[in-house]
Amino acid sequence: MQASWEIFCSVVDNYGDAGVTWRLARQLAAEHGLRVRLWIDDPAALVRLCPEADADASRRQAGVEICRWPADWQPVEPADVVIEAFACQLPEAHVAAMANCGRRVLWLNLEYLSAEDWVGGCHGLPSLQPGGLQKFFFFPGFAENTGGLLREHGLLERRRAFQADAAARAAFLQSLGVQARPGERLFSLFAYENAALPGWLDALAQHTSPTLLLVPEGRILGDLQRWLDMPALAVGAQAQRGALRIQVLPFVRQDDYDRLLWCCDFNAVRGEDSFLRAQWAGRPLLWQIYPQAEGAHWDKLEAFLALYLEGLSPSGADALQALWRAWNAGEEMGAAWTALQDEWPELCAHAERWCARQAARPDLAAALVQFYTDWL
Ligand SMILES: Cc1cn([C@H]2C[C@H](O)[C@@H](COP(=O)(O)OP(=O)(O)O[C@H]3O[C@@H](C)[C@H](O)[C@@H](O)[C@H]3O)O2)c(=O)[nH]c1=O
Repeated sequence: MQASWEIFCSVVDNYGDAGVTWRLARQLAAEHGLRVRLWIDDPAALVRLCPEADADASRRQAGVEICRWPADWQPVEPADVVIEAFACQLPEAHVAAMANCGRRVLWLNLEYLSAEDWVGGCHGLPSLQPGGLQKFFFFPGFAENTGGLLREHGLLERRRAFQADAAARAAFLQSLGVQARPGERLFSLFAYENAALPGWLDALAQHTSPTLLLVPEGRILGDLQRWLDMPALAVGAQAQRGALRIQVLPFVRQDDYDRLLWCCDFNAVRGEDSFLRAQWAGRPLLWQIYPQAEGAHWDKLEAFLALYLEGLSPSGADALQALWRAWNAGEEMGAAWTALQDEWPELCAHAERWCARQAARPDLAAALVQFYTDWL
């Protein structure tokens, strides 16, 4: 009988917690044939990513048993592997059940993704627990000594086939009500509120070639609306300013968001999961990191830049890091954006190279399964 796994997800805010755990749960079930249960305290977040996931009933979706994590915990038999995502606090009664169920239960704390150096040193370390339980830290990451990155089997092949198929791309865009005009560059924008947005939009509007910017509905719409000087923006809203055309899209299901990224020549993304998906899209990207207290996120941003810029020409690296820093500092983007245009072909080739390099490593789900096998 295959091992059973359960993942606990507490939704802090936004969609990243649900997005990462849902992706991992699906992959463990689909690719490793495991029995997987996902506990989530705010199923509404999951429903945005997978509209079929019922917010109230406990039901199976994509081979995963989805359960509301109730505030008033009722005892259940623990799985063989229990993952607490992002250091969420497991119910005390469940921890006791894990210690007393008469089997060895592996307890993993799956951490947030970071490119920082120290991550490799902490990946796989035990965290001593009373009652004989064995708990370990599991760190996703970009370096050899980390737990790797979430990447489904065959993802890059599917992505490349889609990108090579103009009819499939047009049909997908059409399903979202998007019709690109000849010669338009396609960009996507998924971001938190950002004071740097007007500067970037000005630069796009003044550019010599046309751009269609696709914006799934979300937190950036307020800034966009102010720049456009339009009343509240709803799904389907369109506007043109100079060379820039803008269209507001619905928030699409997670798999369709991948396709949107694959259609675009450039993707502005945020947080953790969309950031990674934009890397797998093999196209240049702009990352808005999740802001943390006391600017702790800047170390993470710089750590990623240090890795990602490796192998780029000095001018390409300068242009990209200037743009990312301005975007995250809420500063003027015009000069950095202009400088980036000269580096465009190199940045495109680099994005594919980076993607291939990262995809050569074992993925996170495979690394988790291997960790369990080694522990047994
Ligand atoms: C725009 C869009 C996104 N998505 C998905 C992609 C991702 O799975 C998810 C967004 O997650 P992220 O990109 O990680 O960004 P986020 O800002 O929503 O989540 C964040 O939450 C914080 C609590 C964490 O600390 C951050 O690290 C980060 O994960 O939404 C769709 O499914 N459809 C869409 O239309």
